[in-house]
Amino acid sequence: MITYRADILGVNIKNERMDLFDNHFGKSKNLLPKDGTVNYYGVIFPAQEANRYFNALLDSIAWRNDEAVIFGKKIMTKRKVAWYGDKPFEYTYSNVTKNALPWTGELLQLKDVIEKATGETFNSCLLNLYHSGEEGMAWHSDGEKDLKKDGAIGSLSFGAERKFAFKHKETKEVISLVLGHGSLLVMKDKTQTHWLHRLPPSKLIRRPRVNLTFRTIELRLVD
Ligand SMILES: O=C(O)CCC(=O)C(=O)O
Ligand SMILES: [Fe+2]
Repeated sequence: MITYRADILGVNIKNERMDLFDNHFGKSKNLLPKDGTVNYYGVIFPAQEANRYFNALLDSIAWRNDEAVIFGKKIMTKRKVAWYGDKPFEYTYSNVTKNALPWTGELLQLKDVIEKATGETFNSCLLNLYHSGEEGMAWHSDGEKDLKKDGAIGSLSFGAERKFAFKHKETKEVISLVLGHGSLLVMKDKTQTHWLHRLPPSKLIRRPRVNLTFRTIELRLVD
């Protein structure tokens, strides 16, 4: 069991209750200059609620080290992952096929919040647990063939604040931002076709972070 707690995260407790369903959740204008759409909604949960979700996710998600096959060699990542969905979808990435687990209560609540915030729908969620800033994710795009083409991906972050960056595949232009505790970022339209994204490692960050990317998988059921 993982025993990190939000109260050791040093996150500031804000008292104001954000009015989540007014004001479009404070959706930003498009952060990308062209070839895709990325909206940062900022922190959408009051800190105490974000802390509660962070702790609940650490405890209740079936975290596992990720397997990947790189140059035919099986490796295990330090980062932990989990995969949930409406149905036991099969999902392949890094050459390894996984099956989605049934939604937990917290995941369904979070899915509902971001569906209302964005006006999109999602049927699955990939979760990542980075134990510290030493763990990150290299440049990639989420263009797996099982994903709905140009579908929205809703990314919720809890725990340590981390930098996140986009790089245009041709011009190499880089756009970066910081993803806050309890924040929502949405990538959609042609973003995955034209831009890479990454979570850079940082030796300065000692605290864990949980990221949830809500996605739409085109149906492929396991028998
Ligand atoms: O941790 C993040 O913010 C991003 C994770 C990501 O890009 C992915 O799971 O595809
Ligand atoms: Fe990604």
